[in-house]
Amino acid sequence: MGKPKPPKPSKNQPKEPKEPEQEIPKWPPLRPSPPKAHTLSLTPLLPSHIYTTTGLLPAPLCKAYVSFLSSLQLSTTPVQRGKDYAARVNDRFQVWDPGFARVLWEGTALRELVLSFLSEDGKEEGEGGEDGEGNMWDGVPIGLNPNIRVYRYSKGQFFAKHYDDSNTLTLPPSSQKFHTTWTLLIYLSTCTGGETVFYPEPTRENRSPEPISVAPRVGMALLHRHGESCLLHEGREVTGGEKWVLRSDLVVSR
Ligand SMILES: O=C(O)CCC(=O)C(=O)O
Ligand SMILES: [Fe+2]
Repeated sequence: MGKPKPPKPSKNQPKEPKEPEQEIPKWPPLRPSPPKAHTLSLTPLLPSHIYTTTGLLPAPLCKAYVSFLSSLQLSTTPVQRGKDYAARVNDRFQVWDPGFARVLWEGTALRELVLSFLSEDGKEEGEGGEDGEGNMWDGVPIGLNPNIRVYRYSKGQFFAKHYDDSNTLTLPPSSQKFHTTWTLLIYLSTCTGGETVFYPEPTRENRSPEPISVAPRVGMALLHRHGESCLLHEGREVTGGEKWVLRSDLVVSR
């Protein structure tokens, strides 16, 4: 299946002790309303691997969210190094919230942008088989992972190089198994430093590909493929301001 990969330095699925179930926050409404899909686009930075959308969320909405999220109890991740850990230094909050995952999927342009972009090579929507086989989302996109994560990086904080795993999940009451195939990052602030940087693997045609760097911009979304095809990536150290990120994943059925 996949091409051989160099040894992975770490994964970002640390086997953390199970935290007590987090109370669902009263997320502020999406106001002002996020722009409609026809005014936006998914821009390929590396086709089939990395896409960004500028202005998925309006800046005042992001500001309201940052202010709200600042009131939540965030926990600082310790520096951990080892086989199963990515050194990850940020303040984070994590909650299982299917309702908010739906709000982000349906209340923004994400759903439409993703569904209208089933293949990077310009194939028509729906191509790639009913079961989504062969399309770049690796299945039929059905929504976002209810496992919502919030990151705050202050000056000096970072997320060391790692790969993101694909996960299998069920969405009760159905017992059907779904899969996460792409990571979603929504930047809620603009900061200095803090770039999300990807390291494409060398190919025969390009033996030393340039890293691809994405500077956080308020309201911008980034989607990158994870699991088997995940590129090595990191969140560089923040050197000024705060970097706020909403993290989820694209969920597909197969
Ligand atoms: O914050 C970033 O720029 C990267 C975050 C990340 O890699 C992750 O959540 O797995
Ligand atoms: Fe990651």
